[in-house]
Amino acid sequence: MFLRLNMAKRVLCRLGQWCSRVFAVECEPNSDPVYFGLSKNPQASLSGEQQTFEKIFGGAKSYSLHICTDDRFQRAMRYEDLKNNLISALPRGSLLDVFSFLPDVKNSLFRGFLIKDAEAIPMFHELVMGSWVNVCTYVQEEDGQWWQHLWSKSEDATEVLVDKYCLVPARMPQYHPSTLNIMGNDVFYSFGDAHKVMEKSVEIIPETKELLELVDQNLTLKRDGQFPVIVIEGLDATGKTTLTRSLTAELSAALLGSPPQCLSPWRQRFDSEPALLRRAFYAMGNYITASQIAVASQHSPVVVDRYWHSTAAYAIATAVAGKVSNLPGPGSEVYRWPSDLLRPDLVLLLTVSPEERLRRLSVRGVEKTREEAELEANHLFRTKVEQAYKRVEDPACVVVDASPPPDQVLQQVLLLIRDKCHL
Ligand SMILES: Nc1ncnc2c1ncn2[C@@H]1O[C@H](COP(=O)(O)OP(=O)(O)OP(=O)(O)O)[C@@H](O)[C@H]1O
Ligand SMILES: Nc1ccn([C@@H]2O[C@H](COP(=O)(O)O)[C@@H](O)[C@H]2O)c(=O)n1
Repeated sequence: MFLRLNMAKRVLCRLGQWCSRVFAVECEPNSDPVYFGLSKNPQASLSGEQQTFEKIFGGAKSYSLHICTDDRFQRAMRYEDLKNNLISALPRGSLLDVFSFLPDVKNSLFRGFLIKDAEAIPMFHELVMGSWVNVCTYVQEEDGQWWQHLWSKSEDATEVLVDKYCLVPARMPQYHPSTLNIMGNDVFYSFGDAHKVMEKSVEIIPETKELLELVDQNLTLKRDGQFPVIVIEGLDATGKTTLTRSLTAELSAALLGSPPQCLSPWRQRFDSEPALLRRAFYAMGNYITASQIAVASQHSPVVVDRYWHSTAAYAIATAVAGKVSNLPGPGSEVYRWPSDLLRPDLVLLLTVSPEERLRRLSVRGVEKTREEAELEANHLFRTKVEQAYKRVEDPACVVVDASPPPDQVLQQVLLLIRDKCHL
């Protein structure tokens, strides 16, 4: 028995600070999560607090699974795997997002799931035996208090209860927990960091090797060109393609885009990978486009269809759970421009009403990426993307009302360009 617990305790030490962690259960996308902390001893609590726990953990058994590894690559891969397994095995509505974190401590977030009202969960034994997920069950004792039971692996490879903690209410932190890991997991602020993730991804996508060779052979990060560089941004179907084409003709400019054409063979593959890889792919795309801009802007003005604003805005909006107000506020470091990425002279954000965007989407009717399909269905997500666009800094974007007919939008944009870029 001593040996069994000893091993389990070692597991606990490796997790460190478990007891100082705060947990956030996302019950509804449009309301604040329920926060709770852990205590070794029962604490006097208000009946309302116990009722909240009852609402979340009551019914049949509840389980929580938390991916606990500091390795961002492992964390991303394991999380996606677990999510896909749980979604395919459990009834709809029984799975909630749970965040475990150290309040306001960057990179302390472990994402996980709460499985409500289930007698048993798929893979319980395998999950407990693994070293990368913390499996907890929730139990109400006779005095009415709710406890978290933490399970681990014993010497003889059976599940053992290693510790139990009383649930106590916790204060809402200043920053929503889903914002804590954005930098370096969802958004990359240097070529080197995105490159590191791409190098790791060769292990699971061998074709990435060719992509890296292409990048390593062709990249110039210095901008020598004197001609202006104008980026056109916006949600899908806001009119970027239409405008960039007419603008290019009007200014006798070069037309580029991010991700660049040369990444097309890999795009679909990366779109179906976990966020860490997908975002590193688009970040890499910006550096290749930057290299193309550096060359093209020596000869003519350059118009760019999507660039860094898109990469950052979609990544931040996807990473941040729940309400629009959960986004990091204006001025947050998550919106800063990577210091080694070529800066354009002007970034224009095309906006149209949701109704007009849907009308344009239906007229066009082409194949959608998963993220675009989500955008269409999800007003909350769309609002978060647009807000994140507007918060990216240095250069910030200039908002353009793109609802008038194409030639009027073009004239409006030409005026802006003449004013800001002296063309
Ligand atoms: N100013 C406009 N008024 C009315 N319709 C427009 C306007 N601009 C573009 N459209 C139409 O809206 C649809 C979407 O336009 P477009 O392809 O230019 O958008 P986009 O922003 O490039 O989309 P995506 O990012 O998904 O490629 C097209 O059918 C286009 O003809
Ligand atoms: N610079 C970019 C460009 C695009 N993305 C991602 O691609 C999707 C939209 O691109 P479309 O070509 O279909 O308009 C969207 O999901 C973005 O996440 C990006 O990240 N960075």
